[in-house]
Amino acid sequence: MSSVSGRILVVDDDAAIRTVVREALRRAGHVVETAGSVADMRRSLSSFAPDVLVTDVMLPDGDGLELVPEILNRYPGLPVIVLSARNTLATAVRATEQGAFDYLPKPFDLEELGRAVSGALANRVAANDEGESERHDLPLIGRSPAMQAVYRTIARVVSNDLTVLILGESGTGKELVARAIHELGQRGSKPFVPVNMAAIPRELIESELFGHERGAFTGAAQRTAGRFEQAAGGTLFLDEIGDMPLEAQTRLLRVLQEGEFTTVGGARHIKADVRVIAATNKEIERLVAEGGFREDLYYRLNVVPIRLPALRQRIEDVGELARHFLDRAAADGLPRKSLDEAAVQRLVRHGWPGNVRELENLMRRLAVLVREERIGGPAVDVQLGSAAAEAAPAMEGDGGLAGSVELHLARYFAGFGRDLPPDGLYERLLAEIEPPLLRIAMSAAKGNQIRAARLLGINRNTLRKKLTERGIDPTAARRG
Ligand SMILES: Nc1ncnc2c1ncn2[C@@H]1O[C@H](COP(=O)(O)OP(=O)(O)OP(=O)(O)O)[C@@H](O)[C@H]1O
Repeated sequence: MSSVSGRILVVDDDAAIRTVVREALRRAGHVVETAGSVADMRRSLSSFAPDVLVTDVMLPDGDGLELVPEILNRYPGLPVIVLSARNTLATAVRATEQGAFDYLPKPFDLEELGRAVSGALANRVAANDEGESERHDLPLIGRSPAMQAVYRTIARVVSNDLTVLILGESGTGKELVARAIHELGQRGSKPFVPVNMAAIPRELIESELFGHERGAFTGAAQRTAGRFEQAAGGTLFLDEIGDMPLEAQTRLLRVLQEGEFTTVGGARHIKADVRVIAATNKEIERLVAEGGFREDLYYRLNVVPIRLPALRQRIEDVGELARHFLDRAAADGLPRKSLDEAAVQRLVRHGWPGNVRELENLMRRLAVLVREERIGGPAVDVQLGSAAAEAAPAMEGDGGLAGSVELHLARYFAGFGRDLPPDGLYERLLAEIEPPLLRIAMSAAKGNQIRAARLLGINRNTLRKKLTERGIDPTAARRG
């Protein structure tokens, strides 16, 4: 981390925050002055002449974010770090649009602020004094810290053409994020062209992407433009990139390096004026290690990675998302419904293996199936019961065991709402898990302790000790 120190002005109406931030920044070697209002901020800007301004949005006599363009007009190049408790994608994007250097959602941690300040000092940028504020509808819902991190990255890539790689389980919103980046950027009025690598026969992928000339292969009756050409000026979204065949990967890499491509069977060079956003729900690093994905292409695509959290990792967003989907269902002509508190609690306890898509489908189903205007807990239980049965196969196979443990843990934590479960979790978990594990292993080995020990991967003496500790009768499995 850079050790540049500088003069920092901290503006917040909360005296406690001012003190804590001031002390932390002083400890890091900076000279700090604080202000509690817009009026004080203006005075300090001229008398103290800071190198970096850190300001809250909601100040007693104005909006810190609205002031950014005016401040940059007077103090071109001054990096402004905006703190906000209004944690939506709209705020993150507006902060960037107004020319803020960085945006930190509240509550922030001091180390993070320290890093932002060092970054601002190390990287003083030319003033960006044009802040247009007209914006499209911003479709991403969720205020959890995990989504805040996503919004901050989105805000940083909308004004450039960097290649973005979106990672996340199925149904976490990868395509929605790709669309948001496209729509918010300069290419927003041009086409957004999604291509799903898993949905196209392997042998047709190259002609699908780059187009083909008449007669390039059997059945190519005329020249056809590929997706790169269709997306000209706009964004090409390469979904399920992990399923792209190696030959097509080689061709894609060349296009990304050279900025132009040739059609299949053609000699003409066509300029590739597109922003590329790729996505995958696979462990792409593992694919690279196993030789299924070119490493050089991976680095080329992974310029800015965005990792989308699974819904169980941002369970606090479930209520807001559920209401959003009910509103959407109503806007689509389905009956208008609301959720009672018990229903929300049930949703929070579910593990959501199908992520946001599963929640969206469930809400549409509830909107249609529940007769009352207000959806209660039992109705959610009934529908989740059948949803859980549908989702079960996804938990099997590779990683299924770890997946279901994570799911149960997520549910357990969610049951405590905003609080944490009591301390000593590790021991309690072992006490919960060990007895059934020992019983199942013993029963699978038909009471043979050597076999059961091997199945568990522990030695026989350890097994015997554990059976005694947990009060399990080693002969029960033989009898049962
Ligand atoms: N944060 C969000 N706010 C609102 N809606 C969302 C959000 N995330 C996802 N959705 C909705 O959930 C559904 C699934 O999202 P999307 O298709 O973008 O997921 P995906 O990760 O691309 O899935 P897959 O990997 O299966 O292609 C869509 O209808 C999308 O609108």
